[in-house]
Parts: sequence; structure tokens; C-alpha cells
Amino acid sequence: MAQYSLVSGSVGLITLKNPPVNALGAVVRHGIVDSVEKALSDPKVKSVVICGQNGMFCGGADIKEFGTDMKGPPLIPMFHSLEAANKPVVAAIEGGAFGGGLELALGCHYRIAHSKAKVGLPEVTLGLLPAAAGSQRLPRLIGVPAALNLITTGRHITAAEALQLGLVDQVADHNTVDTAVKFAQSVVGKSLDSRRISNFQCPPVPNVDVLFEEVMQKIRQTSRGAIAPIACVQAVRAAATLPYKDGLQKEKELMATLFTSGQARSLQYCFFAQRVVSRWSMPNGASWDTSKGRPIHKAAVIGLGTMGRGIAVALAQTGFSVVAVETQEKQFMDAKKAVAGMLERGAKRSGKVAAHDKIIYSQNLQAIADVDLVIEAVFEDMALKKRVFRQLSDVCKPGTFLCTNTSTLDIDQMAAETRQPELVVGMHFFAPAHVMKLLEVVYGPRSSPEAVAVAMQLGKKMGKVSVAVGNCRGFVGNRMLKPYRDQAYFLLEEGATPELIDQALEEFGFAMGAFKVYDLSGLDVGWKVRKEEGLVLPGGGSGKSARIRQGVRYSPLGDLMCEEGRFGQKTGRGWYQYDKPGSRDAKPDPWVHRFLEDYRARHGLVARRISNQEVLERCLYAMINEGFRILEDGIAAGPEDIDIIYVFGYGWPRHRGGPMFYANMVGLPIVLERLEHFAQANPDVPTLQPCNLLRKLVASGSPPISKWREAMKNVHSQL
Ligand SMILES: CCCCCCC/C=C/C(=O)SCCNC(=O)CCNC(=O)[C@H](O)C(C)(C)COP(=O)(O)OP(=O)(O)OC[C@H]1O[C@@H](n2cnc3c(N)ncnc32)[C@H](O)[C@@H]1OP(=O)(O)O
Repeated sequence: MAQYSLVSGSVGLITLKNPPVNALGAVVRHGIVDSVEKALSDPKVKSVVICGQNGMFCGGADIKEFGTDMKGPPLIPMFHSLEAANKPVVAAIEGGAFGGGLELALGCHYRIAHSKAKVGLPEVTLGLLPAAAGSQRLPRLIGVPAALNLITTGRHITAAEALQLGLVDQVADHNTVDTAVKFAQSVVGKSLDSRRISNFQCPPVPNVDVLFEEVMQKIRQTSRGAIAPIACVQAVRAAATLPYKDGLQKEKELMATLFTSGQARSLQYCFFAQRVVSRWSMPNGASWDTSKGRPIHKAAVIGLGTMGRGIAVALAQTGFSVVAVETQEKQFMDAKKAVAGMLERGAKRSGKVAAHDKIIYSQNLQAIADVDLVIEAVFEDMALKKRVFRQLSDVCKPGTFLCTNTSTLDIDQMAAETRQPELVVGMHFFAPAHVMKLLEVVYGPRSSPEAVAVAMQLGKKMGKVSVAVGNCRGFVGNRMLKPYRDQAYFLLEEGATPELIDQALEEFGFAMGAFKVYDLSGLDVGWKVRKEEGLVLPGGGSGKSARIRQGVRYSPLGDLMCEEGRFGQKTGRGWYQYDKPGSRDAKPDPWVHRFLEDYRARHGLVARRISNQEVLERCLYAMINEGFRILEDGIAAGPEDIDIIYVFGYGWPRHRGGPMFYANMVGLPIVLERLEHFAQANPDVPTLQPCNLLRKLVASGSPPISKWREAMKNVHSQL
């Protein structure tokens, strides 16, 4: 609703009330229309102030209304009647004004923001554009380049930046509503013509065509197939080149295409999924609302390789005191230098002081005796990790939370080495740990809800999107990656090239195809793991058994590449060739093509033409099938958890919503039918056998993804 009152004898105060963010749902819109009518028709009222309750101006249109039969007054005429009012209307922005909320403020004659408030037009992140005239008013107010930047990125800006851009007229340090009321009184009688943004001409831009062409090209390169950023550019272009009324018509047409698109549905699903996963739960019934964490003041990081360095930086930048431990002399010296550089660069980017003083370096484990939490980041070797956990348990004070940054290993085995296994959880960061947003928080059968709560809270403080998952090999992300990568290898054997596969995946929207990722992360990493698992045979093995290991299909291609010393970018040669070791510019390599031809000839494989469609179906459906198994096993609480892990940690295109949402969009019967087809053709690849949960969902009429949790309840859980 919107509450109307008369304040200071002459100011009509309209307060938006729709907790938690005062979104512009139908009831609020009715309230605004009624309140404006009252204010404008009351002769006592000389000016109007609009604010939001509980320190929040407005979070925009009510996203939950999208996709429903939207009733109630539309936004555009409402904002026009505000702008056309013959009494000054002032927006008092506390907390934030986003999307439709900022568009409401742009319909007002003046905007006053609290110094801690943020504003933005984030519609693009929801697959939309600011279609309540925001795409037409903002460029007229702050100029085309600045508006293009805000509208195409959706970034939230501070009140200070908004003031600098001319988006707000004044910044208040204290009571914004009081300031706005006084301001509203002070402008009574002043001409309003110059305050009606829709009357403005866009500030002229030299070479407007060149500007838009450049921006469009950049966006086409970076948007990975997302349509909303392109529509945003087109809408701003309309503002720059057309009269307001025609620009508005263009905005409406563009929005009509976006509004019902699959991309908008996917992005809006991601918005809510991100919030769903923060309300974590464990199969034993413990959950975010019943489990309290403990405050963490001081943390330690053990092992200062790539991951440990990033984790130490992320902790220090969040404000924690960190003890960074590395026992090997050379690594210790290198790490100190590297961490200092990372902190300096971070400070330069954020404009804050580098947090050097937050980190104490030590080569001695005794230095961590008084920390509240430890994150172990030593080499991915179970024997080593077990030894470290035994030492940690001896050295640390009772009650210290012991976390491991393992990406695949069984955390329960590490917990078994400690005196308090209930305090052991996995904190699986993604490289580079101070940049990547995802954190998998892994609980084992003995992890306490308190330990999970601590790790989830710590992740949130560090600005991570944290997802609680169960303990199994590879947890969620890496477990699902395996069948996807296996299929990519099998497709090479059957006739594809790395370029063909990567191109199909990149056109789908992945940041990088499977083979470019291998080259980036190093082919030797997986080789070492496979050797430990007893999967690697010299020369790839021979005869029929060369392509079978432990009873199932295996491709030795990755092992053979490693035997050739082709570890990827770091050696300048991998699935692609690079100008020099460490270079990132991947070029197709004729050597790889010959290598694949020789391999096929040796194994009697006849290359066939492989379509992009087959690449996507084989790689993605195998991954999705594993996702259903993960749900079936109770490793992830719901499909949202899997999707958020993939969107934030594995380069899955956000506008496709994550693998499980994608399956839902494609249609579960289609996914099932294709998996059945591939499984029949490849009986020695068990990951292609459709799993029970998928069959069950299809048999029960393929309910929408929001109902999958219901169906999962009756399926066996391992935990
Ligand atoms: C043809 C039709 C034309 C329609 C008009 C088109 C023009 C306008 C379009 C829009 O305005 S689209 C919406 C644009 N706004 C946003 O994208 C903002 C989204 N919200 C946020 O970024 C954040 O919520 C926040 C406002 C910065 C607050 O962050 P905070 O961390 O404090 O809280 P959250 O946990 O994120 O949210 C709390 C709670 O509120 C729900 N929520 C937030 N915003 C909206 C919203 N706009 N609509 C509906 N619900 C919203 C959020 O989901 C949380 O609830 P739960 O999911 O936890 O239950």
C-alpha cells in the first residue's frame, strides 16, 4: 500500500509500504495513484514528498508479479501524472531506488538521496530493460554515455556517484525525509518546466552513430547470447535520436519481446534461486533459521599455493585477521610477494587501503593456536590432508572450526583425524578465490549445523554466494563436470575437434568451452588425480581395454596429451597452441588434429560429422542427468542449489538459468528421451542411463521446477 499524510502543514507525504523492499506491486500502485490524487486536489498541499518505509525507497516493480495476469494501474501513466503535477514532487531516497523505483524517482521533479543509499536500473540482470520510461528519461538527465553504462550493466551506484552524474539533486547525511520535506517547501512556486525530464533534449553526443556501434559491438562480444543488453542499447539509442514519445514507443516494443522471453524467465529464476539457496537446510532437518553460527574474529589459512593465497586475500579484504601458514621456504617467500601484490591491486580497484596489516605470515603451525577458524588449502592429496588435520586438531584451541578447501575429497575422512569432527566442514572456493563469487560449503555426516552456519555466514561476509551441499566425490560442481567432460572426450574420439566442441558450448553461452578450460586450468591436474585412481596406463593402454577402465568407457586422450608434455597454457601447448607458455590466445593446432586422426586409426574409430546440437545434447544432458542423481542422493537440497553453483562457479550462462532450469525449459520428456537414446547407443557409459528421479518426474507429468522438491521427498537419500 501507500500511506498518505499531510506534514509540516503544506507537504503531502506519500510513504510506500510493501515490505521488505517496497516493491511496486498492484496494491502499492493503487496507493500511489490515490495518494497523488489527494495531494494534488488538496489546496493546503503545496508540494509532495515520496518516500519508502523502513529506510528503503523502492526495490522496483514486483518481480513476483511478472508472468502473472498483472492487474492494477500501469507504471508509465502514473509516472507521467507525477511529472505533469503542478506542485513540486520530491523523491526522498533512503536505502535504495532500483528499477521501477528509480524510474518513479525520475518521474519526480527532484531527487534527494541519503549518503548511504544506492540507485540503479538493474532490469538488464532480469532479462528486461527499464521500460517504465527509464530508458528514455535517464539519458535525457545524465547524458547518453553514462546512461548506457548504467542501463546495460545494471550496476548499483552510490549516492555520491549519482550526485556527480546529476542523477540526484542533493545528498543528505541524516534524516532524508525531513530534508526532502524542507526542500519541497523551499521550491514551492518555482517553475516546474525545467524539472520535467521527458521535456529535456538528450545532451548531444559527438559521433553518436560511432558510439552506439562501438557499444553494440562490445556488448555482442561480452553478452554471450543475452538479448537484454542489446535491447537496452537500442532503447537508449531511441532516446538519443527520437522525440520522447517515439522513444517510449520503441521502449515498449523492445520490452514486449523481452518480457515473455525464456531469457527473462531464466534470469528472474536465478534472482530468486540465489535467495533460496541462502536459506540452506541439511537432510537431518537442521537449517539456516534454527542453526546459529559463532562470531569469527581471527582465521588461518594453511598452504599458500594459488588457492591459499586467494583465500588469505579474500579474508583480509573482508577485515579478518589472518595467519597465513606455509611450511616450504620457497613457496612461503613467493606467496608473501604474490599476496602483497594482490592486496595492492585490490586496493587500487576498490579505492580502499591495502589490508597488508591484516595478515601475519608464518612457517610454523603453532602460530595458529588462538584462531577461531582454519581453512586448509594444501595440495589435493588425502594422506597429506589427513596429516594436516591431525596437526590442526592438536595445535588449535578447542572449538576451532576446521575447514578444508578440497575440491573433491571426502571431508569425513579428514574429520575422522580430529578430536572434534563436528567442527569440520568443506569450504570449496573457486580460483581465483578472491575474485570468484561461488563457495560450496560441504557438510559431512558428522558436521554440526553450527559449523555449517559458521561457514555459510563467513562466505556471506566475504561477498560469496554460498551453497550448502553434501559430501560425495566432487560435491555438486565437480561431480557434474565429470560426465560432461567425458562426453567431450568421447566426441573427440568420434570425429569432433576441440574447436568444434568449444564453439558449440560457447555459442550456447558458456564463458569458455571444455577444452579451453582444460588448457587454462592445466591438463596435468586431472592426470595426477587419474593416476592416483589407477586409471592411467602408459601409452594409453592397448587393444580393446584401452578405452575401458574399471568396467566403463574411458578416454585416455587427456593422458596421452600429458605424456606429450602438453599441459595447456602453461606449456604453450595443449588442446590449442599458444604463442608462448602462459599466453592466453588459443589457436587451433594442426598437431592436435593429426594426433586425433592417429588415435582414431589406432583404435579403429571412423570419424563422423558431429553437429553442434549433438555436442550440446551429449555434454549437457549427461551433466543434467548427474544433477538429478545429486538431487536423488540428497547432496543438493534443491535444483536451485545446483543452478546457482553452475552459474556462479562454472561459467554456465545466467540467461539460461543453470542446468536444471535449462532441463525444465527444454522439457523433461525430451531430456529423458535423448538420454535413453544415447544410453542405448553407449551401453558402457553408465552416466547416460537416465536416473530414477528424472523418470519419476516425467512419469508424474513433468511438474515445473518449483515443484521438484516435493517429488524429491520420496526418493531415497544417502545422507
Ligand atoms: C509490461 C510490464 C512493465 C513492468 C515495468 C517494467 C519496468 C520495471 C522493472 C523493474 O523494476 S524490475 C525490478 C528491478 N529491481 C531489481 O532488480 C531489484 C531487485 N532487488 C534487489 O536487488 C535487492 O533485493 C535489494 C533491493 C538491493 C535489497 O537487497 P537485500 O540484500 O537487502 O535483500 P534481498 O534478500 O535481496 O531481498 C529481500 C526480499 O525481497 C525480495 N525482493 C527484492 N526485490 C524485489 C522485487 N523487485 N520484487 C519482488 N521481490 C523482491 C527478495 O526476493 C527477498 O525475498 P525472498 O526471496 O528472500 O523471499
